[in-house]
Amino acid sequence: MYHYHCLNPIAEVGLNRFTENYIPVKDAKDAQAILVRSASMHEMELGKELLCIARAGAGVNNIPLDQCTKEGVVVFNTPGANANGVKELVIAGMLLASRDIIGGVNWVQEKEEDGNIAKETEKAKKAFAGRELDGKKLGVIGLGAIGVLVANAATHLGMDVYGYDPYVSVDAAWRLSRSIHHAKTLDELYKECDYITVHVPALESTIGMIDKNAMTLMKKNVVILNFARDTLVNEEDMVDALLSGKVKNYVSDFPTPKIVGVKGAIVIPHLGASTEESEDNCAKMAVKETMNYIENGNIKNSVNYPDCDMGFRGENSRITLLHENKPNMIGQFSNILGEASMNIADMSNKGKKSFAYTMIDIDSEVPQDVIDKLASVDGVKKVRLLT
Ligand SMILES: NC(=O)C1=CN([C@@H]2O[C@H](COP(=O)(O)OP(=O)(O)OC[C@H]3O[C@@H](n4cnc5c(N)ncnc54)[C@H](O)[C@@H]3O)[C@@H](O)[C@H]2O)C=CC1
Ligand SMILES: O=C(O)C(=O)COP(=O)(O)O
Repeated sequence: MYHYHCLNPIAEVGLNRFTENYIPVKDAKDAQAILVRSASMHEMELGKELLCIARAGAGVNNIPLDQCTKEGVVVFNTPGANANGVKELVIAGMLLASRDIIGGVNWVQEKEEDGNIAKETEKAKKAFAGRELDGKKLGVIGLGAIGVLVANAATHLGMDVYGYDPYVSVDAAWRLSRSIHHAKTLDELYKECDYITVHVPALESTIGMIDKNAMTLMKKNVVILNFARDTLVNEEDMVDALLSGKVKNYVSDFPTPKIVGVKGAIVIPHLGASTEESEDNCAKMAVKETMNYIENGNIKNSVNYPDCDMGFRGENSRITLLHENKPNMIGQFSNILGEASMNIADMSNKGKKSFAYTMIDIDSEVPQDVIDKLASVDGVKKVRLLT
């Protein structure tokens, strides 16, 4: 039996894919697998049994990644599973910033009791007039799962799109419409665009990237959209830019005390991925990754350990080792197995930065003392025997 715990509500359609071998537990400390959306895990103590955390979503800044890696806990996310949900809300965000839909609807609501509403509308509507997206320039920073969808969709709205991503994957580059201009620098994108949308993860290198210096380079009346993370934008600088009129609107999916209520800020309560479809997709993928890791040891879509897949375990005993990526680890593992007269039927080893993962199929039973010896090798973080 395996124990899992959900730190946030996870869509039923995903949880229903757990077989009867998986039982939900009340306390995260008793779980081998944790499923989470945006709940912060930074202050949490990780349980001794914990094997993996599946983030049903993209951003993993709520998870203590370094600690997980050191403790041999594999962290998964669900790449692309909520990208369409976010794309659609970004398009809505651009429209909300271009047409005063919110102001207009609020005005109508206030006139609920007004018998003259039809007549008054025709006089009042000029206060809510806007501009069109067609022909405007959109800059997309970060061309991953979401950025590519936003960029491509915007071309269909008649926008002239500039994309910036120095680390773009080959896969994403293939999906990108050929009509999108390749911005080689952020400065170029900042200077050209009427709308700028950010779709990068919150990393040391990206936190605070939209600051006074960046906004100084932008056009007056620019619209900035942030459906990635609040920390990417220096909010004090943003408040100044909104109040001075440099930035026309800041559309953000992240309410914070500094930005809520500031003139020109259109703030949404983190709804990017809150659609039935995205929630279902994320939950299904998170559960699949969890079961595949727990039962077969396969790693797919991990953010802290390398992907490594040896298929279904079948009849063999499978040993999996999470370890530091340094010389002679495999040599030591095979010596221990050789000394115990164990025959390696199949094996795979993959590295990711300072850490690595080794899977070894053995065509006989593996005694506990062999596992203990493997676990005592310097640099090994976690050993599992799957039988
Ligand atoms: N509002 C919401 O509900 C949601 C927000 N997000 C946020 O959006 C972010 C992006 O999501 P996805 O597109 O799914 O992730 P992704 O991993 O597919 O794409 C991220 C892209 O950013 C690029 N990148 C990294 N550093 C960069 C830099 N300094 N400059 C330019 N590009 C850079 C990467 O090369 C990659 O192509 C997530 O990390 C998350 O924080 C994601 C899903 C839902
Ligand atoms: O996937 C992400 O990065 C998101 O921001 C979505 O968060 P959520 O799952 O809606 O709490």
